[in-house]
Formats: sequence, structure tokens, C-alpha cells
Amino acid sequence: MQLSIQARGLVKDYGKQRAVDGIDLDVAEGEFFGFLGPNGAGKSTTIKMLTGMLRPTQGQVLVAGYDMASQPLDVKRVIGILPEETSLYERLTAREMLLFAGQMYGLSRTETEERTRDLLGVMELASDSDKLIVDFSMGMKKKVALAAALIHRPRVLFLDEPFNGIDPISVRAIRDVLKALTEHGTTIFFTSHVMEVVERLCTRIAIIQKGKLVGQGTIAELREQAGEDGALEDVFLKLVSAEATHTENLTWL
Ligand SMILES: Nc1ncnc2c1ncn2[C@@H]1O[C@H](COP(=O)(O)OP(=O)(O)OP(=O)(O)O)[C@@H](O)[C@H]1O
Repeated sequence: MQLSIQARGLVKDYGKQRAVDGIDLDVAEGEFFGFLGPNGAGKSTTIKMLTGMLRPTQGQVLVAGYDMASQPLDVKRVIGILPEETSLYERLTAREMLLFAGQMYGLSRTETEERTRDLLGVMELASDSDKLIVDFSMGMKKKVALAAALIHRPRVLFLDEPFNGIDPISVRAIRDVLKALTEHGTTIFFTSHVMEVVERLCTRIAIIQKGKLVGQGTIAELREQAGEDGALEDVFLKLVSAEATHTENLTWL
């Protein structure tokens, strides 16, 4: 098994707070890997360390066989990132943004133009492609950012909440694009709070809580680990030991 992402003993401290507390991850090539956890569990912090945006306090990260600490540029050349908060040049149009991204990755002008046209089509942005990004809705911005992350055909794609704020038609289109990518060997590592999407797409899943992994494996393996036969949502709630909400305390409601 060829590994695309390998993390060993990953730790991140923000001052006195330990946000990620010694996690190990193994993600194989072509895998659709879901990374789940409650709010504040350490998902974004982990993704930032796996993509070289944040230096780990301790531990090692290998992506596509390259060591993040000593070969960061080799890693960055072969990965695509959709961060939780998109960072786009909003005074560019969607088309200009994608042309810029393609050329930054060293694609030829013709190749960049072809891929820009195809991506704008798939993301249902063709008719808005000459509008400034600053005037786009949140979902439209997310789609431009995703297209920019895909333009160089990354070997490993990191997506932090890719479906947040995206309408169902585009969710389906994006899902199909992501599936096609994994069929062509791209590895996808993504976080999401939408359990149905994760259940439908992921080959393996890791669950993080308070900075530590509380489960890692296929859905069947996680079900066994949790002793819970139901949907992924039930397995997740069991593994993070979520307690029932006590609305009876909200007497003023
Ligand atoms: N730059 C920062 N400085 C200080 N603390 C931070 C910083 N970024 C994150 N944290 C803290 O680290 C912990 C993990 O945060 P992180 O954003 O990784 O969680 P998450 O699992 O992505 O959450 P969510 O699902 O809400 O996006 C939280 O307690 C958060 O407050």
C-alpha cells in the first residue's frame, strides 16, 4: 500500500493549550479520507499542519513521500488546499483568479485556459466568470477556491468543510468531480460535519476529539469499535460520547 499522507506523533500547542495531542494518520493513495470531530476538536489545526500552513510543535508529516519539514516546496507543488476560510484575490474575476492559479503552478497558458473553462462549467459559474469575486456569495467564492485548488490536478487534495454554504446542485457536481479525481488516483482528505456526505463518499474515516483520535478505519470498523450498528451519525456520537441535550433546563424557552 502506497501512503499519500503519513503523520506521526503530531502535536500542536497554542500557548498553554494543546489543540492536537499526538495523532498518527495513514492515508493510502487514491483514498477518500474523512476527518471528523466536534467543533474545536482540532481538525483545522491538523489540516494546517498536514499542508505546511502551520508548524507542528512535535511530530512528523510526510505527504506524497516528501517530508514536510525538509521538503515543503515539493509537498506544495503536488497538493491542493481548500482552507476553511477561503483566501482569494477578490478584485479579480473568477476567470482571472483561475488563470492566475494555473500559471502559478506552472501550467501553460493554453492548458490553464482549457482547465479554467472546464472548471467554471462544472462549478456552474460560467455565466458569472467575468464578475469580480468580491461580489460573489459565500458559496460561489467557495466554488472558485475549490476550482483554484484543482487546476494543477493535485495528487493530494485537502478540503476543510468543502460543502459549507454550497447549494445541493453544486454539492452533487462537486461530489462527482471529487469521486472522479479519486478514481484517477488523487487522494482526498476532507473535514465535514455533514455525516451523509461523509458516509456516502469516504473509504476511511478518522474521528478526533479534544486533539486525540478516538477512531480510525472504514465505516464497518468504526461501527464495530463503537458497538453501534446504525448510521455514521450514531457511530460518531457514540465515539465522541456525546450526551443528550438537556432542553428541560431551558425553562424560559
Ligand atoms: N490561532 C489559534 N490560536 C489559539 N488557539 C487556537 C488557534 N486556532 C485554533 N485554536 C484552538 O485550538 C482548538 C482546535 O481548533 P480547530 O480550529 O483546529 O478546531 P476544529 O476541529 O477545526 O473546529 P470547527 O469544527 O469548529 O472548525 C480550539 O480550542 C481553538 O480555540
